[in-house]
Amino acid sequence: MSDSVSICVIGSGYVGLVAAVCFAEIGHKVICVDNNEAKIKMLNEGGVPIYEQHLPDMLAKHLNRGVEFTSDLAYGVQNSDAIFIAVGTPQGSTGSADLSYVEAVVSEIAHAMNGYKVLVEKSTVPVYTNEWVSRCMLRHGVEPGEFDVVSNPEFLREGTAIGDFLHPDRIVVGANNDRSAELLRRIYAPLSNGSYYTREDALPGMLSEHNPATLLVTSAQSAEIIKHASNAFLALKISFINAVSNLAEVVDADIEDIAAGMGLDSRIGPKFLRAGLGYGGSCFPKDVAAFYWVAQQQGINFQLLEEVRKINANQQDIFFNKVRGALWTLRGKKLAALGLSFKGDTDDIRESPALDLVRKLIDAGANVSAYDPAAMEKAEAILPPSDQLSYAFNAYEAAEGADALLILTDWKEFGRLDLQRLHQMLKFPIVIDGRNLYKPAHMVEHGFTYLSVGRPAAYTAQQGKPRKLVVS
Ligand SMILES: NC(=O)C1=CN([C@@H]2O[C@H](COP(=O)(O)OP(=O)(O)OC[C@H]3O[C@@H](n4cnc5c(N)ncnc54)[C@H](O)[C@@H]3O)[C@@H](O)[C@H]2O)C=CC1
Ligand SMILES: O=C(O)[C@H]1O[C@H](OP(=O)(O)OP(=O)(O)OC[C@H]2O[C@@H](n3ccc(=O)[nH]c3=O)[C@H](O)[C@@H]2O)[C@H](O)[C@@H](O)[C@@H]1O
Repeated sequence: MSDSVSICVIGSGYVGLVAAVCFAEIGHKVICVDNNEAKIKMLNEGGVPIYEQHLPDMLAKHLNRGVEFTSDLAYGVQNSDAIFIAVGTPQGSTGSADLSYVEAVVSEIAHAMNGYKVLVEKSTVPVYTNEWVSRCMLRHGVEPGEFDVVSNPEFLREGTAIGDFLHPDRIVVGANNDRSAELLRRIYAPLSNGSYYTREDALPGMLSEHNPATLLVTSAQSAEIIKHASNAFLALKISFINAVSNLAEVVDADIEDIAAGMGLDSRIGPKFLRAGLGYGGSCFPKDVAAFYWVAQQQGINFQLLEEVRKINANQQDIFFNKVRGALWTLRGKKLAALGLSFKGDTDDIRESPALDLVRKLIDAGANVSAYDPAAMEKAEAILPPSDQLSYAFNAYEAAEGADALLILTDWKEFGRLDLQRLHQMLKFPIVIDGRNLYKPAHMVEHGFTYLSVGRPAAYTAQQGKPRKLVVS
């Protein structure tokens, strides 16, 4: 580990925590800082604040060896050469990113400086943030030669975050001079020259197609735009397939076949073509809005992004109407809802389409029995149990006596339900699947009426196919 770098990561959320343990994993010395004292205490006691595969093992491996946790920002800054800023950049009231957390951290860093440091934007930020960070440092009295600002956007996904960080397709370094770019090259060398992958204790089984990762050095502005443009493009792909799914459904075509047929073209690729309830999570909705705002500020009308957002919002309404169309009226109906997190393999409920739907169903008078393998604690904190909402211990308990079962999140276990048992539990064998986890013919064979996204509805003989209903 001769080329170990002293790193401070500010923020111990998804990105900060994963970055901190992964930097330790590739041989660096890391101090992770958070102003949430309770979180730091929990981490120092061996607790894991988020549900993320491999994170508990990585924390156990590196706690107090490669990584230490503290709420003392000055200590972290003064003992590091590179300072990664990984605090939240939530959506502000105009759609723009709220950079107040970043600004607060930068002014604290300025007051703690004790020699040359590289400040690294790990948070997702709008173009020109690097200039604002520099300006803020200078305003707080730091000399120009004492620091550089680099943009190093993060592309990890929740649920596969550790694998994504250690085996990325690419590492983007937006630096406006060689000195700072060189430090980032040193930090990422084990991933970009492949030496990490050949180590005996390297995390196995998650090698990306790009191994070792490509390290791309650009200007800071370009790197900032690469991040926003990448998220916006992925959101666009999802909205595109969702728009096609609505057409497919009307003409009795099958969106799964259509996506497969499109994805076989290597120029299109099969990923991010899963139709469903629309994208959610803490990033796509806010980043699409922020990127639209960035363009607007520069006098560019990026209307396409507004359409991406509208299609996404519409997708949920379409599903809601499908539920209503299948059940006639909702008031007093009991619905089993499987899934609360914004996607499978995470307990994150931020901007979750599943949770939004549960809310809408309750508002429409339905009684919901919900189940999620990981997100119930977080969901209960903002949607407490009530006359109309209960939380079940498993999918079958949720289904007991329900008029229909709704699949709202793509947890793998929801695609492997015991269909015979489920059939016995439900009052009516109706499954409305917002994630296309089953084949329609298979569901009909098991006696279910099965409605999904972008595929012909499948009805059993007993249930009969109703005429197309117009739902207002
Ligand atoms: N969540 C994700 O999967 C990804 C997020 N990003 C970006 O990374 C950034 C962080 O996102 P998350 O990790 O999800 O955020 P988060 O909200 O989970 O975590 C942010 C952390 O920063 C801490 N913090 C806030 N102000 C602080 C201060 N003054 N000093 C010390 N700590 C402070 C908070 O206590 C919190 O623990 C955002 O810009 C996001 O867009 C980028 C890629 C993936
Ligand atoms: O900037 C970020 O925070 C991150 O945002 C996304 O990662 P994440 O939000 O964790 O989750 P995704 O797997 O991208 O899913 C986002 C949403 O899109 C939905 N989705 C995804 C793929 C798909 O084909 N269809 C679809 O509806 C998911 O259900 C989910 O609601 C990006 O994939 C990451 O590269 C990026 O770093």
